[in-house]
This record gives sequence, structure tokens and C-alpha cells, in this order.
Amino acid sequence: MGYNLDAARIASLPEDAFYIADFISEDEEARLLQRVLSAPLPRWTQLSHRRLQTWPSALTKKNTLLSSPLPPWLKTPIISRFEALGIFADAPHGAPNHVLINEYQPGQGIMPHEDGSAYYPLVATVSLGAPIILDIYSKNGNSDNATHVGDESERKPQFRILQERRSLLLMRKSLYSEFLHGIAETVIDEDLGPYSICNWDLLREQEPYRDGSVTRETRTSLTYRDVLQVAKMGNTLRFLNK
Ligand SMILES: O=C(O)CCC(=O)C(=O)O
Ligand SMILES: [Fe+2]
Repeated sequence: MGYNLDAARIASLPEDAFYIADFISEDEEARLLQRVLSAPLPRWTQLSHRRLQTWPSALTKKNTLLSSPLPPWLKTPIISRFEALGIFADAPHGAPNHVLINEYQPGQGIMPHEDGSAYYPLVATVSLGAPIILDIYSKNGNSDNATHVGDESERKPQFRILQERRSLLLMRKSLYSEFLHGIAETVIDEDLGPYSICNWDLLREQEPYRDGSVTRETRTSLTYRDVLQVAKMGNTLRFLNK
């Protein structure tokens, strides 16, 4: 692939985050969006502030994945590129086995949260359709900018990552476990620039954000993870038959 992960490191973030602006081509983006949008309607879970697809299926109450392959369109070319970069090489299954697809309309977002212990602490996000800002908060509220510590609605992010369409963002280790991430429910992302956006130097294009803002459009993300506990379907069926 010719990618160099070291060059993709977001240097100002605690370990570990990497950003690759041109991870997929425009044609690949169009094909992925077409697949996402042609999924049967019951595939979507409508949440109050976004809608979501879960592949191959939702985890059980005990955070277990019932073993089932990801569909080919979610594997190629993305997972083969992960392999070329060695991205999930240290994960228990050596590759992601689970993908969440989130779609955000202008004004939609996701509350600050952590992805939790059901997964190996590595998330790989491919962005489609439009740029968006991912806000990173320290878990204990100890942000330099925190005006009202403890008041969620007033809390300011400690770091902001601009995710361009067709980009890959990797977050792992302490950034995965000791920070929260979220997307603001806004129709315009503001205060953008080299001092506020920690991956500014890694962007494909800085020009669209020169005036410091970007208007939201529909943005879709594919988040790849390795679920730690996997139950073989056969075992589950034998168990159910008992
Ligand atoms: O859409 C994104 O980039 C973030 C999604 C997310 O945080 C999640 O699915 O847990
Ligand atoms: Fe998340």
C-alpha cells in the first residue's frame, strides 16, 4: 500500500491515534455508500440522534458476538488494507470481526462515551460523505478548558479531530480507554484551524476550512472493532437445544 503508519501519527494526542486522509478512493467511497444505503430498512436502528447498522449482528447481553463473517463489501478493500498496515495484528482475532455504521444528518451527533471493554482497545473509523469533528474529552473532566467541571453540557473537548470523507482514523491504547469521544449535535462545525484541530497537518485539504467553519452534510462512518468474546454458532445451537 505504501502507507507509513508512523507518518500518520497525530503527534499532539496521547497514545495512540493515527490519521490517513486518503484511505479509500472516491469510487470506493461511492460503492460503500451505495451498499449502506441499499441495505434493507430493518437493518437500520433508528436512534433519537442518528441511525445505525450493526454488522454482522448486535452483541448479546453478555457482550458476545455470535460468530458470523462480515459481508464481503465491508471486508474488501478495507480489511485487506488494515492487514497490509498490520493494524489489527496484535488483536486477539488478528482482524476486525464487527462493524458499526453510523449515519449523522446535519444537527445530529453522538454523546461523549467510551466504546468499552467488549472490544479490543482499538477502533478504526472510515468516514464517508462529508467531514465531521470528533471531540475527545478526558474521562475525569480534567480538561485545561473545562469551565464547569462535571457539567456535561458545558464541558469542552480536550482535543478535536477533523475527519475528512475517505479518511481513516485509528484510536487505541490510552486514547481508547482513558478518554471519551463524541460528535456535537450541530449544523456547523466552528473554530477550525491549526491550533484547534490536532490533525490539521495531516488533512488532505486545509483550504475548505480556512474560514474556520464547515457546514454539516450527511456523514456516515464505518467503525471496525475486534469483539473479544465470540461464540461459535454451532456451540450456541447445541446449547439452545439442551
Ligand atoms: O461516527 C463516529 O466517528 C463515531 C462513532 C462512535 O463513536 C461509535 O460508534 O461508538
Ligand atoms: Fe464510540
